[in-house]
Amino acid sequence: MQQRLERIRAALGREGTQALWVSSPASVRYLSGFTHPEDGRMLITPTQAVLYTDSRYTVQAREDVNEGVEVVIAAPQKALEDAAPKVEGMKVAVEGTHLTVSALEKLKEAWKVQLHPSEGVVENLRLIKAEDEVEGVRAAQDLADRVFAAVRPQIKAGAREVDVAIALEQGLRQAGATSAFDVIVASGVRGALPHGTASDKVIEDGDLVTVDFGANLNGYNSDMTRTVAVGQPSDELKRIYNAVLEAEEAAVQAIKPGMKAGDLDAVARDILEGHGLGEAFAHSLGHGVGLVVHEGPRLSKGSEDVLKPGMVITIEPGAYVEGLGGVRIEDLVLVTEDGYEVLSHSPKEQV
Ligand SMILES: CSCC[C@H](N)C(=O)N1CCC[C@H]1C(=O)O
Repeated sequence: MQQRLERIRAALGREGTQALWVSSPASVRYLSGFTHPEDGRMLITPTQAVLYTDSRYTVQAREDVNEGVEVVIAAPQKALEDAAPKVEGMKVAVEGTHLTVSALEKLKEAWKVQLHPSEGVVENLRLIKAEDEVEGVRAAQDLADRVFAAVRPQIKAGAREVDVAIALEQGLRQAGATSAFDVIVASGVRGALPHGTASDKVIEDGDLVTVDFGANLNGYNSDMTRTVAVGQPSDELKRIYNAVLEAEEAAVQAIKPGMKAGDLDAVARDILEGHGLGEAFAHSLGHGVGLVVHEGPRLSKGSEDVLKPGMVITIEPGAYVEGLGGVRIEDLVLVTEDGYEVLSHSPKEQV
């Protein structure tokens, strides 16, 4: 953990700043260990790492924080006042993509120092997971696989999409996790909605059902999609399913450290284009997963992000056809020194 702080300080030095005000919850958690980071802020200077939170967390914060992090219990305005002398005369980096305009105004008012909107100082460090982080994601995905196996028989004609979502959420809660995001259950024509969160639509015979969900366990997330066939889908839906499966498997097998994420996106996109489904693949191939469900690297068309060992990514091509339906198949994958390891183990449908 000390190493994380040292690496942040080195990154600040490279951009010519001396301190960092951390306001994004995932980064507060990453740097401090505090388990309620939405109610925390951090100040990192050359000699101090301070977690500011309020009196609701006096006990929790002290229990949670990593060695080398000091806890200061103070309401938000008092926290800024406490930090003011610590940053005097410094150029202070703030998280440009997370700090609200009003929070920035309050910092300016309280500190009278030069503020530098910085992008990705902590996120860049979070791209490559330490071993305990990989184990955190692996545990979340293992749990999600077990819950999916238990709920799979309930994905049948006559059930409502929302019943499937509730069963998944309940399974996650009973196993000690929470849902990483609103469960997507999109059946029949609703399959054309990439973010089709479960509705009260009844699943019908012949539907393909896209189920996309994740577990959040001890702060770390998983993310996986399976498309399930109920009864006998039409030949066109089967064709689309097999095209997406081919694209997904080819992209997973192509994962290599050192490659550009944009080139991996192209592997899946070229296959779907070859099947006349280029337009139907309406989003990017995937994203990184960790303390946040959507984090770097970006696996999108033309992405220059380079895959490195320790990155945890999704591979999730899809095809969406308005009025007909859709398919998405998604695996969670760890990039390793010599290739990859698939972390999601739920079986894929053969249609
Ligand atoms: C955080 S909700 C969506 C989770 C899902 N697995 C996902 O990341 N996507 C579904 C459509 C494409 C992709 C996205 O970019 O949102």
